[in-house]
Amino acid sequence: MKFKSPPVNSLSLEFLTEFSIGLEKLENNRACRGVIITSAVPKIFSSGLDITEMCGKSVEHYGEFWRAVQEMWLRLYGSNMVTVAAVNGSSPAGGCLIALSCDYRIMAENPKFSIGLNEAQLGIVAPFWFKDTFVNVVGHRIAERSLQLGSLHPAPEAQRLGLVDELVPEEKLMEKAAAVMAQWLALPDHARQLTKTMMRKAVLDRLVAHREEDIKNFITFVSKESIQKSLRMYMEMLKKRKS
Ligand SMILES: CCCCCCCCCCC/C=C/C(=O)SCCNC(=O)CCNC(=O)[C@H](O)C(C)(C)COP(=O)(O)OP(=O)(O)OC[C@H]1O[C@@H](n2cnc3c(N)ncnc32)[C@H](O)[C@@H]1OP(=O)(O)O
Repeated sequence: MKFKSPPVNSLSLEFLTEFSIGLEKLENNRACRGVIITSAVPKIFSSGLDITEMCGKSVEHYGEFWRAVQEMWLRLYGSNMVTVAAVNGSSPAGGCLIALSCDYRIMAENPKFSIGLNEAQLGIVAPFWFKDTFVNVVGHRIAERSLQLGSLHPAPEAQRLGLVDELVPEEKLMEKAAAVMAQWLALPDHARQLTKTMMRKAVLDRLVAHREEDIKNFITFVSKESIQKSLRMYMEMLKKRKS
């Protein structure tokens, strides 16, 4: 799957819905045993959740948007397929969540590309299931420090922390992703799938059990004037940085 929503592959309601439907179709296709996720937008894997979806909208819209974010994660993290992220650009916040939800992460070895859960820098808080996914990849201590500081890690640092599994030159990224996919697909599906479920079930079940409460929390949080102000200021900063 190649993300192609310029300029930055931000995860809008439309993008998330299309991504989830795409995953569902592949999941239901018995001929498809694995998926490599990458980007067709130069230098950007995904800029994370579309901030405009969280600014100045109705309570109903926030609810619909958050359900779509949850749905995407439940499908990807809970997928029976082998999932490989070929991270060919920067990948903050929700973009990082997508990579973390895959079975294996390969990143282009460009120190200008960074990845991490930087929510704290926006004055917002990564929800518990973003945190759980992060902890399951890098461990508690690294996740705690990185989350509190809202760190975006340049590719070499991300590899040192275990946030990505390996770095390769950008031109070799897809070749490497295909080789990793072949290695994982060489195992019998049922054994690999049951193992994956065993490792991920508790974290998936936690969101499923608290899904409606999580939506309510999101709506309450994002509707606060202080949070709206932080998000507006962040968007202004992005625009100013450009000019
Ligand atoms: C008590 C607990 C309760 C918990 C309840 C839940 C709380 C809420 C949790 C929400 C979790 C949020 C997750 C997220 O994903 S938030 C998004 C975080 N993303 C970022 O911080 C990335 C921001 N973008 C960038 O840093 C750069 O754009 C990037 C490095 C990705 C690319 O840089 P580049 O220079 O190539 O491009 P520009 O900066 O010029 O951007 C081009 C245009 O795109 C707009 N843009 C960028 N990112 C976003 C985005 N995420 N959403 C919307 N729009 C975005 C940018 O403004 C430019 O627009 P213009 O061309 O119009 O200026």
